[in-house]
Amino acid sequence: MGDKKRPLYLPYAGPAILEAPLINKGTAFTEEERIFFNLEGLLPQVIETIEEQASRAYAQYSRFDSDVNKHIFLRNIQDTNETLFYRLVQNHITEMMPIIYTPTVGSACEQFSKNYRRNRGLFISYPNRERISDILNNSTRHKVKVIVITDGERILGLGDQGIGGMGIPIGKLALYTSCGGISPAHTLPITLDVGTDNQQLLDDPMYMGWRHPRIAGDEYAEFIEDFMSAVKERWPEALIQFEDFAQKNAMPLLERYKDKYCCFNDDIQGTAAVTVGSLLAACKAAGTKLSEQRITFVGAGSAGCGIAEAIVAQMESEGISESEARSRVFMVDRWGLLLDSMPNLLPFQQKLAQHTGITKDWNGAGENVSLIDVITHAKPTVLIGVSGAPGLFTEDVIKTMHQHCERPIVFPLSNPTSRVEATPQNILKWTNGQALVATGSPFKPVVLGDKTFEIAQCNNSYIFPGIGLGVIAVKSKRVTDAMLMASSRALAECSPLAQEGEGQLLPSLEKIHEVSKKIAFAVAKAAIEDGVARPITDEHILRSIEKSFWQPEYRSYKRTSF
Ligand SMILES: NC(=O)c1ccc[n+]([C@@H]2O[C@H](COP(=O)([O-])OP(=O)(O)OC[C@H]3O[C@@H](n4cnc5c(N)ncnc54)[C@H](O)[C@@H]3O)[C@@H](O)[C@H]2O)c1
Ligand SMILES: O=C(O)C[C@H](O)C(=O)O
Ligand SMILES: [Mg+2]
Repeated sequence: MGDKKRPLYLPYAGPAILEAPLINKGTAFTEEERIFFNLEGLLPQVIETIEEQASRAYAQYSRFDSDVNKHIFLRNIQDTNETLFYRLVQNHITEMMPIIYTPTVGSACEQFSKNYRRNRGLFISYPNRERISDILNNSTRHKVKVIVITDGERILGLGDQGIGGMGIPIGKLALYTSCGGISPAHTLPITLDVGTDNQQLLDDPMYMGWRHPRIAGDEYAEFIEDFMSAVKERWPEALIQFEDFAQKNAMPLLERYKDKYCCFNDDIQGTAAVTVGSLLAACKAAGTKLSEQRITFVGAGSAGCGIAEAIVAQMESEGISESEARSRVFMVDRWGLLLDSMPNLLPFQQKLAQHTGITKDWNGAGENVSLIDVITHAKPTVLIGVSGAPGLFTEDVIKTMHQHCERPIVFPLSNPTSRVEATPQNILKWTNGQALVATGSPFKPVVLGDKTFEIAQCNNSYIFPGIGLGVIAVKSKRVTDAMLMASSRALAECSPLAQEGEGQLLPSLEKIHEVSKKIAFAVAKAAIEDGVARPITDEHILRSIEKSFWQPEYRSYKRTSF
């Protein structure tokens, strides 16, 4: 919403102002504004500050006893007064992030139709495919700079949620604003409704999406293509974030569009960036290098393979060869360790498959090499879970890993909480407090004996707000690999553990604005170096970041002449 000192000129008056969430100030409208905008009598007499409003809202919030009800309450404030919503979240970021985002957003997606209240963002359904441009023109936002889209097919580890997936773009964009300072006026959540294969939803009379099996193949590809070109025409500079697409579509869409549009896939690239950043910080604290680690993944999907490729790139940048880097990465999926002799591997999995020969000396390992075989023989120092399948890091797996590695790094990254591969409590118990643990969903600190372990949340939410801010600051035309790598390194530099040798692996959420600005600066510089943004000085980048950084403060309004 631009320079907050300047008044905003509104071309309309009356109750419509109270219905516009980007404009509404509720009881904070001044006496003068109430007179000019015909609001007298529509509000109680009192004139409040945003802080007074926020403390009332917080008291109301605190009276809800379930997280989903808290989520619904906050979403309602967001839909009626966005400035107040963001002030409230800013005042209580650590407490409220798990409510507006992971893990509660998972339940919000599952119950989306049941709890639906008001419109937000855009639903673009396959039956309306001829009118995509018209639909974009119906958006209540006109200067869109960041779009998050999903088709709802792989919502966290919860599978196909149909249009219920809309909770995810809404939640991600709430973080773009509260963590990355992108004005809510510049954000747009979009759900592409291509049907659902979730029978429960199809059978549910409350379900609000297109009651049809998912379209696929050429029809799906053409629909996405039409959508992408319509967006390009409407908002040529907007950053598009692909979110929670199923494995079969995520990588192909990224490959198709990454060199043509300003876009990225958060599950592949954002997750890779936050994980590499966290590993770099962990290695720095331990006085080692990432290229010295042996890494095992459970889940060779979008996130797993995305992280693995980013690790390979980082290892190469540390001076080892690509083949040496790849030999250090072991991908385990449903059918065991990925081996180059396996038929039916997807192209992005083939690149990460190990040579079948390596297992010939692995006594006891059968044709399908299990996770425990890999742990026993490959002796990883890092174990990453991105399977969406709970409980895969068993006591046996963790204890066997610990036999070969004094300080194992264990990241069960699957979301939401119900999908975690092992709880931090168990991992720390099974390793006598020696493991370094980070999770995808937030966990409370673990107390073991007289020691308390804070659990870092290794979630792409540390990365994408800063990427968006950096892209916007220099009007980058693309999101390149170098920009993503820069974001990882910038995050690692913010790690208290890496910097001070103690404390948390990742900075606390209270510092998220500072972190996002540092990431944005690194991303913007990399964009310029890669030739996808016009060259400007470092000072200019910093100024542009500060200028773009929106704060939840009310502006004064003046009336344009009618
Ligand atoms: N922390 C984060 O920031 C973050 C980011 C992205 C994804 N994730 C989480 O990671 C999970 C996976 O996401 P994705 O996009 O990679 O999904 P995906 O569907 O592309 O990949 C999941 C993979 O796990 C495999 N898998 C399932 N059950 C398994 C089992 N029992 N043993 C071994 N492999 C198994 C599947 O076959 C698939 O290849 C989800 O739970 C998601 O919430 C977390
Ligand atoms: O949404 C999250 O919390 C992270 C990630 O994008 C996921 O899909 O799990
Ligand atoms: Mg996601």
